[in-house]
Amino acid sequence: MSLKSSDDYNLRSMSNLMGERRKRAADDGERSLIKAPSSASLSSAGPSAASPAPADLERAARKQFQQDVTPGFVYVLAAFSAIGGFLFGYDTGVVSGAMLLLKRDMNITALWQELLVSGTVAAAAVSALLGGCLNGLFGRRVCILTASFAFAIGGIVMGSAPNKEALLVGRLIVGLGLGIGSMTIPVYIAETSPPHLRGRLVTINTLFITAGQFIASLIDGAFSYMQHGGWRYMLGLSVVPALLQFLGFLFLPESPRWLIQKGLTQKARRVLSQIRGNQNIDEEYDTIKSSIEEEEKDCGGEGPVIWRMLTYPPARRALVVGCGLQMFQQLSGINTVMYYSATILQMSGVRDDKLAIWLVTVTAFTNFLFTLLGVWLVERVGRRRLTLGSIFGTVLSLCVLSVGFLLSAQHSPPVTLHLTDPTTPNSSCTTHLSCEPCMLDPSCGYCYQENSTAVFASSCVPVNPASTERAAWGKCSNSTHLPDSGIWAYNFCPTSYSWLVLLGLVLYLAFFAPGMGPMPWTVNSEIYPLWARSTGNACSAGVNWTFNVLVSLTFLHMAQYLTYYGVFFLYSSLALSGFFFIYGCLPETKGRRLEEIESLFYNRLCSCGISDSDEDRQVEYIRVKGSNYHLSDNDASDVE
Ligand SMILES: O[C@H]1[C@H](O)[C@@H](O)[C@H](O)[C@@H](O)[C@H]1O
Repeated sequence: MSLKSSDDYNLRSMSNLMGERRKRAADDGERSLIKAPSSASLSSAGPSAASPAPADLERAARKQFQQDVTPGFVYVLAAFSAIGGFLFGYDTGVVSGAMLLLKRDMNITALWQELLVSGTVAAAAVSALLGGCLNGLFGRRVCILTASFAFAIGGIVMGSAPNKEALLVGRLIVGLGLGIGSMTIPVYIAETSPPHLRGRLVTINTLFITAGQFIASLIDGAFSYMQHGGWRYMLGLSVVPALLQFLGFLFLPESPRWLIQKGLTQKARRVLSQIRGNQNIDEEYDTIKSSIEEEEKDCGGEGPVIWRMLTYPPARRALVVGCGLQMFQQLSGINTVMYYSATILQMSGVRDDKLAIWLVTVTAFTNFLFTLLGVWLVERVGRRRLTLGSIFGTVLSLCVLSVGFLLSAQHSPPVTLHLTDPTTPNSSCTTHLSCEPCMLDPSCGYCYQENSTAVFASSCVPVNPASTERAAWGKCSNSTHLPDSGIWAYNFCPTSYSWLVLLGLVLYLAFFAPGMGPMPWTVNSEIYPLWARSTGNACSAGVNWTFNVLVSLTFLHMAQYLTYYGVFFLYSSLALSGFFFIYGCLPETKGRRLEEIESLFYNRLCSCGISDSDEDRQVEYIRVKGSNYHLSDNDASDVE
């Protein structure tokens, strides 16, 4: 039997929690057979190493335990909650396609476009922070109901908006839902799941985020052919999942941990037995209750929760880790890749706009697919290793992207025709000598012709103010492509290194999506003690949204100053600092009860890397009808 497989064991406890456990076991009159597994027992324990009776008992115990702890209701709760993740992904993903149509229908300015896109994310940042108080006061269920209500109302307002102002109101309402939902849902799932499934179920929420982004890209593709009003369907369709979640949550229960914290103990017991099926809930109930009582004694006295968190070292350390993870997730540039993948794909040789829109679907699907890999891996390799491996690969693939852009820039085709138009004599476009600086200047585009080997008759000309799809004048100013008209490259340059950029993009998603995508949400739902959980998640979700808006809004401006390869190199360096941060500071939380996790932050911050082999110091046990039975050793002689 190997310790590596999550199916082989169920509950684990760190050695520094053993005293408490043994005491509780003794108090309960349980037979406790807990001990730290020696390396010998780890390697040799197996059906042949154990005597038949304990081996049988082990198998039966495991089976019994797993049947007991995973009633279907837990999955129902997780699925209804994760609809919120879907809405998160859908509402952030759909807007880029909707904007293309809105520009045509409402003729909105660049400022309004930015307001409509970033207004939602900024509102989400604010409401995520407020969501902490709401969660503490009204509970997780009310917050999820509020979020889905906001999504539904926002969807209706957007779908029927008569003008851009109404549209902005709708986007802001959706933003409110996004902030509250994104911080509450992982907490709710974590608090209702059994420890051995918690990571997987919270990660499913991120899977739903990426599914939402994927479906949004499909809807964008499908409605992009509609001449008028396609954006109404794109933005309004989110009403359907929002209503589904709202109706579902009218019947779903509150988190038992929140109920116990509020003193609603009878109700908490009822909910706990409902979500644990036929399992005996006494031990779990007692553990939650006593840890809440202990927490209330230890947690740094009076004052607002955020102040108590900052002055109580374990909670402060958890907050630094949680916010740091969310910050590095965004600084690794995921949303630049998600929002600008059409441009990146165009650089890799896809000229047709419609095709580029459809290929965004491929990017979103890759993100989804590799997040699925994360769901599979999280309970197998643990949060820490998954995140470390993921961010390391992210650093490397960002380097590949950067080198791809660098080579493309170095071999950027020159401007051979220096044309000036009398109507725009002072245009900066005339000063650019090759495609690269021309492409980086938002007011210009590169117009060229090509044969099978080279680019010729190329010029840098101003973009048409009404549409970036054509030039203001000259060969590329016609939307209909005549045989001798030029090829219009706005935001990209023809290059023969496109394959390297494409390789970088695929590698990036393959590494980012299983770990850095979901783990910041998963870890944040686990690391705070109950009294600090709402506030901790509110802060970290606020950090996520704030950096989301910062990174995505600055991308084009930064590309202008640093060039594309410079920006991706910057993201890669930021991700590398994230790697060191995670290596030093992120402890493994896999398989532990939420109540045990606080003890991982008792040591000074960033001491995790020193004791990386955390797994070796763990003990494992399962509860068998009133007994704690150690899976790999039935010898009680080591118990002090
Ligand atoms: O975890 C998610 C996920 O990775 C998404 O793809 C991304 O758009 C979000 O910003 C992030 O928080």
